[in-house]
Amino acid sequence: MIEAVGLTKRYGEKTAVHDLSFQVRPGTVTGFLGPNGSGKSTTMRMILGLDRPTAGHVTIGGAPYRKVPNAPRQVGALLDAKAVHGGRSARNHLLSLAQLSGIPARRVDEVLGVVGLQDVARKRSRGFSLGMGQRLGIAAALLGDPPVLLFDEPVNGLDPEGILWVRNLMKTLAAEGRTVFVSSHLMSEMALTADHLIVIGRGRLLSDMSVQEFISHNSADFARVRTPDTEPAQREKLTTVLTGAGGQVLPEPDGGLRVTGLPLPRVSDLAHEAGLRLWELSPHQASLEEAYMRMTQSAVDFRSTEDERSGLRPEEPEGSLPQRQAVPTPGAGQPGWYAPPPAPGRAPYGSAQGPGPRRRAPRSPAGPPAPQTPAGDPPAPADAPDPYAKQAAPPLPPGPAHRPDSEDPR
Ligand SMILES: Nc1ncnc2c1ncn2[C@@H]1O[C@H](COP(=O)(O)OP(=O)(O)OP(=O)(O)O)[C@@H](O)[C@H]1O
Repeated sequence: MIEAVGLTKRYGEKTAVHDLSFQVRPGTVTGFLGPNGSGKSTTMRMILGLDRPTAGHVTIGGAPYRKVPNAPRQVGALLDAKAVHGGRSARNHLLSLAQLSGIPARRVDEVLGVVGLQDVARKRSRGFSLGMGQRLGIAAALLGDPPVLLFDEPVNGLDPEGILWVRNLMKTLAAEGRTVFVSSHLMSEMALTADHLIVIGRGRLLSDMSVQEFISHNSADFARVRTPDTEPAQREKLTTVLTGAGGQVLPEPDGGLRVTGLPLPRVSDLAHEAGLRLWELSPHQASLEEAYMRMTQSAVDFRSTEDERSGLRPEEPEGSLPQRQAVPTPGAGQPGWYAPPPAPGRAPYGSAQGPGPRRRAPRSPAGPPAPQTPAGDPPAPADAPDPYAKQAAPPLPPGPAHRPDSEDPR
């Protein structure tokens, strides 16, 4: 198990990670979600002893990484797939890592097969595509057959087949009882891969719960209702009626209205009583992606500036508010009908203001994949190279054979 307690990292004025406490348990895939710059890599680096916390601590199996006995066999990590000597072949890269940790050469060939790089094993990694580099990084993480695995954005650069393969690999590793901690900025990907989610924004913990809980907490129901397009006054009247009855109303781009806080039959009755005709009244559920964006929107470091040039922005529907306004969430967290995450960039009627674009502090390159000596810190005590105990490779799903023809001309 990985346990962080009050974990904090400051770089000068910048607080990259703020008072983070969480546990990552064995036997499950734990997704580590957050927008760009939210502190995921910094947290992973601290877990791996590559960065020293300013405050708090983090342990793996009860000990800080640098005190974990035989760490390369206990903890595998993919932090930066590009942290590879480009002049070395994939096989030689893995062989050198294996030799440092007393892992036999045959394990190198096993993991090359697992990640589907066996056909390009003797090619120099300099010519590898992003996806091939990710596979090589994953092979390095698996090398010591460790019970604890960390992957920082492992699906970056992978094609759909590769993404599916990584997803299944993570699940298989967790099903074998391993602790699997995988970062991503994609909610949609984590919803399919992870059992548990830890969400951070600006270095702070925003959510720590199972995927099931996250779905039931955040996928609120709402109704879509539409009056005849030919009669805009009806839309305005319906908005007034629904708001007056305690509903929250958001304009939709197609001229419809998104209604929360009122059950479907009540919306129908209110429209009928007001003498309004409806062209549509339908039940919906907000997507997880929307919920995640709403949760993290005030913690996003990088946001596009608006481009006001005519023709580059779609017309706002009549009656809607300008984009990028604050999105309060009335009733959020209550059971039943409550405000769902508004469509990104939209706000309920009556709300105002919003965060502007923000700048990011310069960052240093991420660290190399474990097993490696922590960068910038005193080296960890050398692990005694003990005999490689396992005779058989772990029963991992086979990686799809890689097609070298379009990837590496050598
Ligand atoms: N060595 C450093 N010096 C100064 N600031 C840093 C350093 N490393 C990270 N930061 C800052 O800390 C914040 C968190 O960065 P981090 O790389 O951990 O985020 P992240 O969630 O992994 O982002 P991404 O998804 O873009 O990789 C950022 O604002 C970043 O600029």
